Amino acid sequence: MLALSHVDSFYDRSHILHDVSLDVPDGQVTAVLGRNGTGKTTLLKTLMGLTDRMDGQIRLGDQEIGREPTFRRARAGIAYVPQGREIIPDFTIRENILMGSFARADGKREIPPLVAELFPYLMNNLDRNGGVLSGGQQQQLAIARALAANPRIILLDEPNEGIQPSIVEEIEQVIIRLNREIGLTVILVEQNVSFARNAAHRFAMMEKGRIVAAGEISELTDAMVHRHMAV
Ligand SMILES: Nc1ncnc2c1ncn2[C@@H]1O[C@H](COP(=O)(O)OP(=O)(O)OP(=O)(O)O)[C@@H](O)[C@H]1O
Repeated sequence: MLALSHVDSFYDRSHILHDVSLDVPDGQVTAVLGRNGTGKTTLLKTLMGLTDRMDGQIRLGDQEIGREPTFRRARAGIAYVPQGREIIPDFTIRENILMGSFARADGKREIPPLVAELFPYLMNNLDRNGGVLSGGQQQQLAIARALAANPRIILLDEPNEGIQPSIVEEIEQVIIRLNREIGLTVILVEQNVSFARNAAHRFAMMEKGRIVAAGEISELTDAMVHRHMAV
């Protein structure tokens, strides 16, 4: 279990997350929903220790990680696929994937067999530069880089944003397989409610830096979606 308890988070003097408490059960997909600018990305960054400051507790199993530096959280098994992918365009596909392996606790520097299985195109083009890939392929690369860390938990920030519709379904299938077949715990920031309903076991709805509703995905009503997500 990953659990946030009374978490506040800040960029410099901007107070973004307010009293966020959330339980993320092992082996489940938790969708984080809400309008633009409500703090969904900040929630993921806070889990990785990438905001300027936080108060409150973050527990991973029996370990308190809320004061740990980012690399220790990565070694503890949390991998992050940021919004916009953030791959390195001048690095090859191989180099981009292997960057993730530096977070492995066991020191292995390899491309895991799972990456080869999920992303044959990447494996057949390991020496090409990341920058020549399409948006959807770059998203696959960012997921592959996260998997190279051999994580227990993967944080995905709007993985389908800016991706051509033909690839969206492929990415969605990968996310579902990572959970259902590999057993990864997933936190998914998502604007597409129907995909969230398909993929997730649980949801957390955010508004103005707070969680305003959370529970089983079956409890996510259309009225809630309308109230907290309609623009
Ligand atoms: N580095 C930063 N410094 C100061 N404020 C920031 C920073 N990054 C984000 N914010 C502010 O924090 C608030 C929450 O932003 P965040 O990106 O977490 O929201 P979001 O729900 O993920 O939105 P989106 O869907 O647009 O990514 C916004 O008001 C934003 O302007």
